[in-house]
Amino acid sequence: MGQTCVKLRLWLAFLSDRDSVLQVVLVHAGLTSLIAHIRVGRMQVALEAKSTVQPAVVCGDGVCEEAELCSTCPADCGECPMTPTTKLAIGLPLSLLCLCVTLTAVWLRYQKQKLFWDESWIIDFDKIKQDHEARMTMGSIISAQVGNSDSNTSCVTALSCYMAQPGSRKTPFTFTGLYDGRTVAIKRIQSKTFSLSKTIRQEVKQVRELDHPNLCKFIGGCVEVPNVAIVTEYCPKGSLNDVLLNEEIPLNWGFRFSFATDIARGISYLHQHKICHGRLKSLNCVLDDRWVCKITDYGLRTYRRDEGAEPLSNYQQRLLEVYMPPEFQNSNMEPTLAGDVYSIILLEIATRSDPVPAEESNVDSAWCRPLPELISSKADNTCPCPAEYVELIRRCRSHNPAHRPTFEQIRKFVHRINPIKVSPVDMMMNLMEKYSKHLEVLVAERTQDLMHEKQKTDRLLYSMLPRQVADDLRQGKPMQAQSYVSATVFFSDIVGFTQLSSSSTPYQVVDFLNKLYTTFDDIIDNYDVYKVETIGDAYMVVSGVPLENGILHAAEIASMALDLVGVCRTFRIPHKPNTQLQIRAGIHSGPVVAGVVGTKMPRYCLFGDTVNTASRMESTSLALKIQSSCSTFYLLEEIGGYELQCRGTMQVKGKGDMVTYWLEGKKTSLVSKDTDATATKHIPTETETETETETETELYSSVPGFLSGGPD
Ligand SMILES: Nc1nc2c(ncn2[C@@H]2O[C@H](COP(=O)(O)OP(=O)(O)OP(=O)(O)O)[C@@H](O)[C@H]2O)c(=O)[nH]1
Ligand SMILES: [Mg+2]
Repeated sequence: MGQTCVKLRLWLAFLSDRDSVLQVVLVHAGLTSLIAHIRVGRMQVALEAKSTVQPAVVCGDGVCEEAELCSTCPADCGECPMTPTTKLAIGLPLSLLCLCVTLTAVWLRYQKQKLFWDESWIIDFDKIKQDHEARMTMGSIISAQVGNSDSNTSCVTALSCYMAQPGSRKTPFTFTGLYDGRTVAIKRIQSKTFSLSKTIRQEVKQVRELDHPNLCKFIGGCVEVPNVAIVTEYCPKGSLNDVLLNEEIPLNWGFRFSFATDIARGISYLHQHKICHGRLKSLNCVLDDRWVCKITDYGLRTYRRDEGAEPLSNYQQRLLEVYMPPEFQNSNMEPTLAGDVYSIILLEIATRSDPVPAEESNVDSAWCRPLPELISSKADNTCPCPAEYVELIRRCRSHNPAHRPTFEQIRKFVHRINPIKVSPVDMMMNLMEKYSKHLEVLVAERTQDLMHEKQKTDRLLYSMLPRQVADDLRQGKPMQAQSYVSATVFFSDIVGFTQLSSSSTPYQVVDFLNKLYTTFDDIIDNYDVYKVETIGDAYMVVSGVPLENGILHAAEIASMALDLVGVCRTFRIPHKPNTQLQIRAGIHSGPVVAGVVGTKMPRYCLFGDTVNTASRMESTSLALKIQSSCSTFYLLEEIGGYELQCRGTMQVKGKGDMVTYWLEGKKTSLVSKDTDATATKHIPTETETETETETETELYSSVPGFLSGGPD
């Protein structure tokens, strides 16, 4: 067993403590003799004890001792084998996870395959209906009419049998139709045979997987000859080419940068999906109703192979050449990422000019035109960063494809140089806000003008008709003749007017009458009267019509008549300053009927015997005298304050004998109205006011009595 005898000589120099414990560390394992050799003086004793020494248990020494277990010392004895439960607990979820991953992968693969074989995109051509509305909203039509008179404008309609004119300058517009409740663009493919090959399925699958705001969505396709077509999302604002060439559409640089960014985004997305457009041009960039630029006619190269297409027109051929990258000019290469030449669209955006140069210049010269000139030539507002913009075009147009930037770089560059980082919708909103504010100001100004004009016409109207009558007429209310129980009518006439007119020129007469009646008009403004009309030299005024005023009309007319006659004494005939103007006046009170007669030049007229009698009072009056009828006399007596003298009985034509009175003036005891022609509106004196308020109702009640029993 390999036992080892170890002698340990322990020298106990001093043993004083009985309970001392001596610890001995034995480094050898196995049977060991432990000899205690004790010497006290000359006495020596040796004690031997045999013991089996077990080695110390140390975890991590690389030996799995007996005392060690996999659970207590996995370092020496290794990991414990897993229990079945643990194995199950770990294994089950793991296997489930694996299963899921596998299933997902299988499902995805299945989906991909399903998408490949899926034919839900196939559209029955007959299910596409004609769309009349698109025709109205088509940007292309507008631009074509404005931009190119020789372009074909009769073509945008769904499924119409339109064919492009072979010699037309521009490409035909897209066909549109109504499918699934929305307007779609239909690209017809003139193919005599069509088979749904694997390549086409692959192409369709590829475009169906694309989804980007700057790509026109693929909706479906018609696969039955002769109606083979590709149906895509329709953008109503027309192509970028249409918009850029339409000078009626103002495009600030904010919009232009936004177009450039949209195109870069769309193509960049295509390139990420390993799709080269191959026919990138402004005609294949269309604008939706929010002015977002979208790329159309991408992918589906085999699908859109047009075997039966008409030969290209000269313009179309030149257009093709213009957009062709230099490395493609002399070879028939497959489209490449670098070949999606973008620069020409940037140029078009900057210059808003047709990409195809005029007939006389060749394509190459168009490509090589000095850029700064292009930028400043036709742009309706200047580019905010021309140098950077030109640099971008120059890099895009690099003849070496490797030197051209990627579309992602172009997008970032445009974004960086664009000082107006606002979306087209926001730009539109800002513009509209500006517009509406401008309109508001304009409307306010126009309203002000309108108000002024209205005031003018109102003034004119009110000077021709009583305000109430004019308002009623304006509102279209039928004008009914109205009767008034009591009113006073005044007539005046110029004595010797016929003779005066014969010795004056018509201009002098007009001038004289104008001056006289302007003076009269100023005076009557001070009274509650209404001027009915002037007939030649006659002047007719009424009070109590159209606004009734009890019996005060008699006083109003009397005071006014005194004023008018008074002013005549001082009035100077302009062309005969030494001739004394003399008027005859007559007044009469009684019932009248008032109304508007006629629809053309409507006039407010008074009817009734009162008018005739008043006229007779004037015609039988004397120069600078006011003859009053008996009825007015009674009213004036009732009102008081006027001096009247009986003239006597007069033979009045058609009326018989009438007692008449001269209205001499106002009683001096009463402070009455200011007789000054320039005086302002009549303000009743205290006495008058009192008289009015006290007696108005009483006096008014007496009117019917005088009307029936009057001397007239
Ligand atoms: N308004 C509007 N016009 C469109 C739309 N899609 C195409 N167009 C226009 O329709 C016209 C004819 O389009 P296409 O038949 O694709 O002809 P193209 O774009 O000149 O030529 P390729 O696409 O290269 O074959 C072009 O002027 C396009 O700008 C659309 O969604 N909306
Ligand atoms: Mg196109």
